[in-house]
Amino acid sequence: MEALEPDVLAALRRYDTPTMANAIETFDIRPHDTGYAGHEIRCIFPDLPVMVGYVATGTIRARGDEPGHGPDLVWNHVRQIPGPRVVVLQDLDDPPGHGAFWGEVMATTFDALGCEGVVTNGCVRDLDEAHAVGFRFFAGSVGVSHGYVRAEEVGVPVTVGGLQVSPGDLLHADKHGVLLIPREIAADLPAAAERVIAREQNFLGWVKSPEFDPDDNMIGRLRH
Ligand SMILES: O=C([O-])CC(=O)C(=O)O
Ligand SMILES: [Mg+2]
Repeated sequence: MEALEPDVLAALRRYDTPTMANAIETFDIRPHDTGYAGHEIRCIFPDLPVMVGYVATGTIRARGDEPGHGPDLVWNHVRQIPGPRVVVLQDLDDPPGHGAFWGEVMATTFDALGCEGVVTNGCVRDLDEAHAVGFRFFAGSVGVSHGYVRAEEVGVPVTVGGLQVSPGDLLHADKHGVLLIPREIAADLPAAAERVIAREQNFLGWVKSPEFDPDDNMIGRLRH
């Protein structure tokens, strides 16, 4: 799939993720209760800037001393994806999060490979060091050990927090969570976001004004 113009990505970065979610709804191209990861995927560094990037995928496990691949399998895969990149790793352990693939070493290395962060249902560690790198962690848990962590597959569709993604998909994420951007409307989203913001601010301007009157068609004003 072809990468979008860099100025489209730059424009998407100017909005927070809930505004992007509202903007997507205005196109009515997917159910409004889909297209985002569940709240079990937490933003570990809420102060870091919005993350926007193309998805590289993989699966991992950390329980049991079983054969598997090193991180080089994932390093090689991410380099096939156009930048900026976001790694989405599904932890297949049951329950997931028993051992961390992500810590200081991986955050620093994947940052050097042009990745902005990771979205995983697994666990992460070395929080201070990863934060200093500016590498975003969206994870199911934080843990102390990497256990027997190993990569299983890369470049396959994965599901994290109930959200299924494939390599090359576009993600937008911030302190609120992780959102899948439909690529076919990506270039139209900044204008849609401006319309959403204008409508909300118009309503809020009235709510905060001396003209505010709860008997004056509140719901109609909110929707128009
Ligand atoms: O050791 C690991 O697999 C994860 C980790 O702590 C690091 O990347 O620094
Ligand atoms: Mg470490």
